[in-house]
Amino acid sequence: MPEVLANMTDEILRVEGLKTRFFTDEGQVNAVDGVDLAIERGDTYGIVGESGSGKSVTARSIIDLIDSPGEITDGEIWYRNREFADAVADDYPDAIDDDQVDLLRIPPSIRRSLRGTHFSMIFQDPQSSFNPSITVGEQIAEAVEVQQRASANPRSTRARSQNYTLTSMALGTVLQSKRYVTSASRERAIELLELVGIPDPVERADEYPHEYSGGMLQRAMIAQALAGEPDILVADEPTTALDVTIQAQILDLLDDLKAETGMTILLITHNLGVVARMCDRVGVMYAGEIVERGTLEDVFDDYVHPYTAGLLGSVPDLEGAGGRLQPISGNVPSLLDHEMGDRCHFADRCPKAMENCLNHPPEYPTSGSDDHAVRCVLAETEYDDEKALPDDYFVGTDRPAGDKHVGPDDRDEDDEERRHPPAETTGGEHQ
Ligand SMILES: Nc1ncnc2c1ncn2[C@@H]1O[C@H](COP(=O)(O)OP(=O)(O)OP(=O)(O)O)[C@@H](O)[C@H]1O
Ligand code: NI
Repeated sequence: MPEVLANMTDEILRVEGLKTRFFTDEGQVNAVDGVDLAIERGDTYGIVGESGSGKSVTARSIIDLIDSPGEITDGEIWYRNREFADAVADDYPDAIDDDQVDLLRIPPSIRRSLRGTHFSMIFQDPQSSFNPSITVGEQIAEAVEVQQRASANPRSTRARSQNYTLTSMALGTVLQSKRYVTSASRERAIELLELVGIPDPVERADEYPHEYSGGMLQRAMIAQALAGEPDILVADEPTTALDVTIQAQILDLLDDLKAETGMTILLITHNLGVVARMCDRVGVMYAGEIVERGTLEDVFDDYVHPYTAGLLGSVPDLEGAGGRLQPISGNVPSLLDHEMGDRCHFADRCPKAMENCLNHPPEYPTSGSDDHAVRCVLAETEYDDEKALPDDYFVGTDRPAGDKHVGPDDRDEDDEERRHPPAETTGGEHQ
């Protein structure tokens, strides 16, 4: 019996075979190409990788924030929540496995109802989460109200979802003319501001976003994300734009909040120092795939994939104190379907590429921990010099790296460069 207990896991989220594509004028972009990951309740799970590897699209797929021309084309996203599973079981029995719900087998309207209440997301740029013409306190109070209205009728997930969807749709327009609806929600907003370490929260609640510093607004965004008491907080590069000291404070805050609320965090970053500091488990992403995953120890100490080795080599200092980088040479590959080929996507940059890397590798278990898996033939074959691909094997087949974030989502390029350093500086730019 104890053995059984020891093997019991409490996976709050399990993603299997997730594929997300963007159908652009240039072709089909395989931004997420068969991602598997499992997140334990109360853990922080890190997804790390160079710019353009598919981290954000993975996170956005999980919380259903993929817009046209993007589409989730395959996979399962199992979310464990007994109450939610019971609520949808009658209408969508195929989507249920005991206390888990496959979010891709319930209608989008119900999926969306989970946002804010079960899943929340924070971003690199807090400005994007706030309306500049409404006070911070008022906006957080509104998030509190949305949550309260959503849970007012806990018996009906359908009512709950419609409530929330309508409310969130109305946010932009209705809110303008509305003051705090109840003093209770205002009080809760102030409590939340205090919880995230905003000094003088009563006064600051009445200030507008532009009156906040970057770090303070980041805290306010976290307060807003916590208003719905989410099970899972998805944090996409939450500290990348901040200076080192503030970055450390925000990471500490997230850790404290996690301990206090028991929430689970999915943390997206290109910075292995942040992963080392925050995460229990980690998935290393490359070209739309998780190429190595496991516990922090698996990935940092017992890594198998040369890409992981390369990333670790490009970490100047795990505490983020700066220093010289050893970049992985070469460019991140195009994710255009017709350019990807059926080989290991890292082979052209890999110092250990062999003939068998010309076949696309499956995910192999390793000889180490049960959690440790690697998409690399080195998990089961020793490197053999005799079979090495010649150095110039891929010369002339290099693909352009500058094709990320194409399409309607196009952002200002300089800005993009600043926020998302190119591959050569991965891991250290923002230290
Ligand atoms: N709206 C879009 N339209 C078309 N392609 C997109 C879109 N958004 C993302 N992509 C594609 O998906 C790929 C993965 O993008 P994603 O934003 O997930 O990368 P990332 O790992 O988060 O990188 P970064 O560190 O720069 O944020 C990109 O290289 C791009 O080709
Ligand atoms: Ni991203």
